[in-house]
Amino acid sequence: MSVQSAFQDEAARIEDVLGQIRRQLLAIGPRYTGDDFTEQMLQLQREQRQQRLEVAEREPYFGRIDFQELATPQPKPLYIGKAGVAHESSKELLVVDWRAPVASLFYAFSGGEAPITYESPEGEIEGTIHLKRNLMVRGGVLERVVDSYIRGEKDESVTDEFLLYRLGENKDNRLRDIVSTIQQEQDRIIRTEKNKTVFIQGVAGSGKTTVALHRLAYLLYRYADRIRAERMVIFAPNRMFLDYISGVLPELGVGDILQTTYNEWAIERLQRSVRLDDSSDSMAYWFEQPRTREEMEQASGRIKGSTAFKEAVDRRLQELESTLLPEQPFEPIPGMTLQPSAIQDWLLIEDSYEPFMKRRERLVNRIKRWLESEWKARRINDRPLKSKANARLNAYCKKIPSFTASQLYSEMLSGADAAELIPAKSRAATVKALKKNLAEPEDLAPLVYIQLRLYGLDQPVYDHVVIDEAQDYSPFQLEGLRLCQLHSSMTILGDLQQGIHRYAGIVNWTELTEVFDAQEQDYYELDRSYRSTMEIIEFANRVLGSMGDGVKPAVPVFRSGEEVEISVFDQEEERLAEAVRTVLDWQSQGSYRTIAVLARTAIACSVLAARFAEEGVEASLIQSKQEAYGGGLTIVPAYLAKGLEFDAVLIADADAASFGDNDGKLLYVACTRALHKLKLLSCGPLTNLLNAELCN
Ligand SMILES: Nc1ncnc2c1ncn2[C@@H]1O[C@H](COP(=O)(O)OP(=O)(O)OP(=O)(O)O)[C@@H](O)[C@H]1O
Repeated sequence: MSVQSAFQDEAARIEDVLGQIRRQLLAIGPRYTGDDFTEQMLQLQREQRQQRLEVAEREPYFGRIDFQELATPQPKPLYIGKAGVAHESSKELLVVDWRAPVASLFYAFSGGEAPITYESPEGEIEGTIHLKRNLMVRGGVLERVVDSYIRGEKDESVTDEFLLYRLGENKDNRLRDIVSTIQQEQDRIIRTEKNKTVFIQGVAGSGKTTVALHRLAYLLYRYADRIRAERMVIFAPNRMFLDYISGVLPELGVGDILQTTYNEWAIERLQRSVRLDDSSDSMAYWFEQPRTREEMEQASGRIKGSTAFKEAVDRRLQELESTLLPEQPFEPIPGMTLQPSAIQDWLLIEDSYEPFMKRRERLVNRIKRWLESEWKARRINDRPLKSKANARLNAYCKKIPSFTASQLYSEMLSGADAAELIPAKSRAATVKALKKNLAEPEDLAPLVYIQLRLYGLDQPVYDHVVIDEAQDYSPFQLEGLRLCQLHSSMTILGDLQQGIHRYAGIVNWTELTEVFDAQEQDYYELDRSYRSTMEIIEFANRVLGSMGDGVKPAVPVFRSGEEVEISVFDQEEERLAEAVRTVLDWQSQGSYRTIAVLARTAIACSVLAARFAEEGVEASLIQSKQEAYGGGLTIVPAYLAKGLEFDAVLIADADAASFGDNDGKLLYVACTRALHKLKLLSCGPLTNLLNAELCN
């Protein structure tokens, strides 16, 4: 078939399918607003169907795969889209949802005539692929048809022209879905079964965040009868990042998933009994002044987040367990005695997995009931006697220890176990702050863990947990999150090479993988970077390489762009003028939708922002508590840009004074934010991280 007639056939089919979708949308009818519960449920289902059809109306499908099952006479075309659509009368599938088992063929197929299989609910299905086709539909009109495989005609591995086209586009202020171009290695992760903890170590721009969001959409589809969006949670580093990723899930037809930061979530779990100490901005402490590697690795946050510290907390909780059983008998009036052995019997038949304070509460109630039954059995009605006995009861129950999380943590910090791990000064400061209900971020993991062990979870357990930028998490944080699930079902993603928060995070993944049972986890590595051009990736790889051995370079996709530029100036004034000139030049070209000027510190960013304002150039200056990211021209400290991406990036202070020898990861993060264009400026000598070779 000629290319032209293939295009015409596909265009005609698109029209047919769009007609179907529009008719089905019209048939949904008016919204029900009454009080009938059944009708309300039906209305909810209609709304969900309407949302799916609206998604399909924007772009009915993006791919076609012709698959011939073994023992069938003909290949069957399958059209893959964001939402499945069936014919209104025949119920034949016009569009297959990208998450359906058969759609995995579209992503897993990489050329060749060999048989291929997919896992259907009925078991493994084997067959052969006859055609793999990408279709681009915009505003209901078919714009492009690209065949990446035709059986018998081409026998080369699939070259993804479509992917390169998508990657070459400019970005706005939101991350977007990638359903039409999910790569084989990403698809494998997305479709991993539910009851696993999936670790993803991926280089910058390898699609970790995107993959995790698609995995949520996949899980909700695949396990629709078992899991619910309201029982899923995504942890991201800050509010601005959450704003940046907020468009992906709705576009995939997913709503209601809690998206939060660890600190906010932890404060909620502690029922707001503590607040974060605003006066100590830990980011400013670690990033506004040069800090040594030793300072970072010996920081109290690393100790408080460690498994050793968690074990010390466990020992204290274990001790507490043993105090639940009173040593003395309870004698409310002479001759009426409850022996510890009887209390022990009650405790033995109880569920010992219940949190301590719940068991304590139950025990106190049990003792009260025992007293009531004794009164009845002995027919005692003497009021003064009873009130005396009640006073004894209260005194007796008070002796059974009772703690808030904050009290137990403070008590523990004052004990010998903690003294072995944490310096006295730091412990004293924490105890003092806790008296005023103030905590540092590093105290939240122990506090939440103690809270959960003492009181249990104050909400339904989570069906799935996603942790982005997990290299900045501690084992202790994960231990707490594990207590919020029945089975560990988590997606934990990050990049050690971007581990700039070493004062709180991990140095290697085993620190986190050890938290989970080896059988219950999968570990994946993503090496291909999709964000940046080859030139930018190769440049960033050399920055990483300057840090010595053990680094894993990112593998670029074959997308070539402009060379990375470096300009060195003697005078500060010249550097600032060049920064403004560069941005104005980029803006006048009109080829970039998002531009970022990055600098090492917030102070350096303020200087730049003032200069841009003087020159009348509108820019938004990002600060650490920023809630939203608006796109356009942004000035942002490198450490706050992690996770974000921009069409063009100017690193305004790549000099030795700003980026010291320990700042390789930070500079790597900064460089890898750029999609198409990267330029670096320095006043005085360039940072050593950009070695002589780069300056040529
Ligand atoms: N298969 C793909 N098809 C098209 N674009 C992709 C694909 N995978 C990733 N991308 C794009 O690459 C960019 C980087 O993705 P993402 O932010 O998810 O990566 P990341 O690994 O989380 O990056 P970082 O660690 O640097 O924050 C995004 O623009 C995303 O749309």
